[in-house]
Amino acid sequence: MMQYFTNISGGNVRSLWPMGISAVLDGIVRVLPAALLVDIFNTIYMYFAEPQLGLDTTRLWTVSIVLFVWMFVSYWTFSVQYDRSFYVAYRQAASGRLELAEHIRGLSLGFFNRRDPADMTNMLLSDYGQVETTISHNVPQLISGLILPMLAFISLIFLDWRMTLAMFVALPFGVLLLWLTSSLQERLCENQVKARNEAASRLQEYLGGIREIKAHNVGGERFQRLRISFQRLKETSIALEAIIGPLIMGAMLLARSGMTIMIVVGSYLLVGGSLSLPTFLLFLLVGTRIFDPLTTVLLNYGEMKYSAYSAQRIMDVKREQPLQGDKDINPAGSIVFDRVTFRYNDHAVPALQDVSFTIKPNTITALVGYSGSGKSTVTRLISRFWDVQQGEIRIGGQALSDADPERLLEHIAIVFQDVYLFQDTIGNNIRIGNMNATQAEVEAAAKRACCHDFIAALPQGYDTPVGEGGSTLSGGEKQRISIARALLKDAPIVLLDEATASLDAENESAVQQAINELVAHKTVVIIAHRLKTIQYADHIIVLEQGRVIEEGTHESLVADEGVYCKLWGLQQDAEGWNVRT
Ligand SMILES: Nc1ncnc2c1ncn2[C@@H]1O[C@H](COP(=O)(O)OP(=O)(O)OP(=O)(O)O)[C@@H](O)[C@H]1O
Repeated sequence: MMQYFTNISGGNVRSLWPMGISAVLDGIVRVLPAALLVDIFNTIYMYFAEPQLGLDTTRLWTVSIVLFVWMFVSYWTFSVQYDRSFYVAYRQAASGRLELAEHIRGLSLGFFNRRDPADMTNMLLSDYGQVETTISHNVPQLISGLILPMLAFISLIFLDWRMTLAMFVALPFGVLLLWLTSSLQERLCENQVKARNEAASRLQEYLGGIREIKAHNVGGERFQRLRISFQRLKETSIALEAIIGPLIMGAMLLARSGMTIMIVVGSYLLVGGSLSLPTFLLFLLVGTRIFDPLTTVLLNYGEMKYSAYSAQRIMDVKREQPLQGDKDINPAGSIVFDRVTFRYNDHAVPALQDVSFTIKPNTITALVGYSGSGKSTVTRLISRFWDVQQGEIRIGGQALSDADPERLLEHIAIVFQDVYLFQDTIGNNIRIGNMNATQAEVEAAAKRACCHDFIAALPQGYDTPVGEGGSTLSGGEKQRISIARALLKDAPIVLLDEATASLDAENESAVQQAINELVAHKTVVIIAHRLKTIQYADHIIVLEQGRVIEEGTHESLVADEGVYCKLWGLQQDAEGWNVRT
């Protein structure tokens, strides 16, 4: 139970306290009229039983006034409880989502390798929505539904232990039924959530890949995958309802049968003369007051079980350790790979194996090699998107494993080959390089990146909105915008996945010119796909299957007549040859 509250409160159980207290208070206030009504009944009953004593009107008036005041008190306790519940629920849903998104940002990219993006979206939207409903509705009902029977049991047992036992005798069997089947229920919830995520992933894949689906005419096959995932979602949802529903109904019937048992026992004792009518009546009234919230708790049980699984999923992500480290690096120093071995997650084959090299400050170093040789991995490790398993990477003498990941990235500008533009204006997409940049600075960066002219020619200029991922721009235009971003950032280290190979001649020369602007007086690591663009690099590192096989300048490597020389020859022979293919 404690684990449940820990999970749904996002690890902050104390935040539930005000809501819990107000729920208990509200519950107690709600049960009070039962006792007062019994008192009124008792007063009238006494008048008929012993008319010579007369009707105790003072008592009737007092109780009526208390009942009148009670109306206001109950309104107040209910509104406090309502307020508290929704406050905690919305705080949890809004700031909890943001906290989780912020936490995720601090995780290594290895985490994203293991998780499906649709699963994460579901978690941030559906799972939090589920937890929000639980906190605002189910938890207050759960608290009053559990506390009230306990309080009632403790106070009624002194009044008449036989009636109290009769009232509660069946309740443990209802609880036992739910407890014994709890692992089955958890499995059903888990299956349903997995099927829901799978369906969301397939849908995302279908919509995201609609261009490829049309181009390759594979709609039928992809649609079949989508259909199967929705079929599975339907099956798991039906199984969930079909099994949990009867279990809850069974538990509810068992719990409520306590009322029937109590009435039978009460009638027997009443006839036998060992129970007074007012006491019997009190038990009847309190019984209905207690079993109603308890029934609501049981009705909500399935939903709570489901939200427990949602909360568990959120907590699992929260428990993922972000990258540690608080040291700053000296970006003016060398970048050193010292016997680095790295594998992605649990891959058997390392992406980099015993790799050592030094990149001197303010030089251009090119990484060359066939596709899959580990070039991009080197740049990802310099950015500390992952931590290495063996060896060490140092920048300016500081090991990256102790470096503050956020401060490290302040010193690095990265231009990816597959540029991602946000669904925002072109100006704001460039401004990502420096959120404080003025419009003049944005335009200056765009001019240096050779993209000002095409942006200015657009009807809304820098305020032109870009489709998600940059879908409304050409590959070369996106490349230049991302170079403008990097120029605006003006970081001392530049990591560049050079992508001129896929561009037409005009775009290629514009992008090349932009790159030349970007790399001046910086420590640059460039992933070279066309060797002619890096022949003047200060240092060239040739990778093959995750190992460094050659190093040197263009001239020395050509003279060595090794792999680089072979690649150079091939590219010379066939202009347009792409090393990656
Ligand atoms: N996110 C990832 N998860 C698992 N394996 C990966 C991941 N990224 C790359 N790899 C694997 O690591 C190896 C090196 O990949 P890397 O992307 O560094 O090569 P590359 O030389 O940059 O290739 P390319 O020129 O095609 O971009 C490859 O075998 C690749 O399949």
